[in-house]
Amino acid sequence: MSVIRIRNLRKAYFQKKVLHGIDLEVEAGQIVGYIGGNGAGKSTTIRILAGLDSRFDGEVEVMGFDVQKNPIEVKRRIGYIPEAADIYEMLSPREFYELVGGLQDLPWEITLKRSQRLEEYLQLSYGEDQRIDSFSKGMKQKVLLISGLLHDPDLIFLDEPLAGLDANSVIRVKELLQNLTERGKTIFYSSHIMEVVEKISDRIILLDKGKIVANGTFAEINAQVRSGSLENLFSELTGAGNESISDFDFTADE
Ligand SMILES: Nc1ncnc2c1ncn2[C@@H]1O[C@H](COP(=O)(O)OP(=O)(O)OP(=O)(O)O)[C@@H](O)[C@H]1O
Repeated sequence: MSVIRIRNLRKAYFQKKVLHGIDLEVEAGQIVGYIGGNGAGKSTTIRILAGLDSRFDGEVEVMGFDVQKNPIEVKRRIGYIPEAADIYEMLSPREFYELVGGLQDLPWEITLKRSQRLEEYLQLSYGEDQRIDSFSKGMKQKVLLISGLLHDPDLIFLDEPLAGLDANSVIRVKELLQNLTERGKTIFYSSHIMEVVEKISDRIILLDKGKIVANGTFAEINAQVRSGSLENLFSELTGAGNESISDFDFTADE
């Protein structure tokens, strides 16, 4: 079953065209890495899929619902973990989970149990009444991740989920994502670094300047790179083959 279906998606911010006709279908139970350089349009696509921006042309269906006509039905069924969200930092994590769980109509006991399990798994520990504003970037990222999973959504969108996490936490989050797909969930996440995603993604979609330029398994994409068709983009996304910057001098013309 397709959980995401996109037909000719075009998006502009005022005069600036950002997405130039995206076609995409994602089957349930996959981990999909949505990869592209800075400004390629990844966050824009994810915000549209999450029902947060209805100003676009084309057709976008998520879990069988048209996101423009039924954004609420979409939001009920998905989890959305943005790269950096305006989190209520005056609250403690527990208060924040209670707020988010309440918005999803979850009984408090369920919210508490799930958040405790996830905190333990992600090794997030803090003082009893500690507020989120005293947390590090990585700790806040974990709170966001946990709050986005509380209602056990079937489709989970993550925007740069590993940014700001230490090496051990990266491993934990990757394991968590794999564990979720083993339970039948679908994961769609963005990154601008290829190597972050290659090991866990069933499928990789490469986005370049608002267009999908490759879509397949890592092996399939690798073959295209070797044939030369994706070489430049690949080196940009992996950092491979970049010229040395040791000679760089920003005061050279003075
Ligand atoms: N609210 C906005 N108003 C105007 N332009 C925007 C807005 N949001 C994004 N853009 C522009 O749309 C383009 C795509 O941005 P987007 O954030 O989707 O890229 P991205 O692939 O997620 O990049 P990054 O990896 O840097 O997060 C960029 O040129 C950006 O400047």
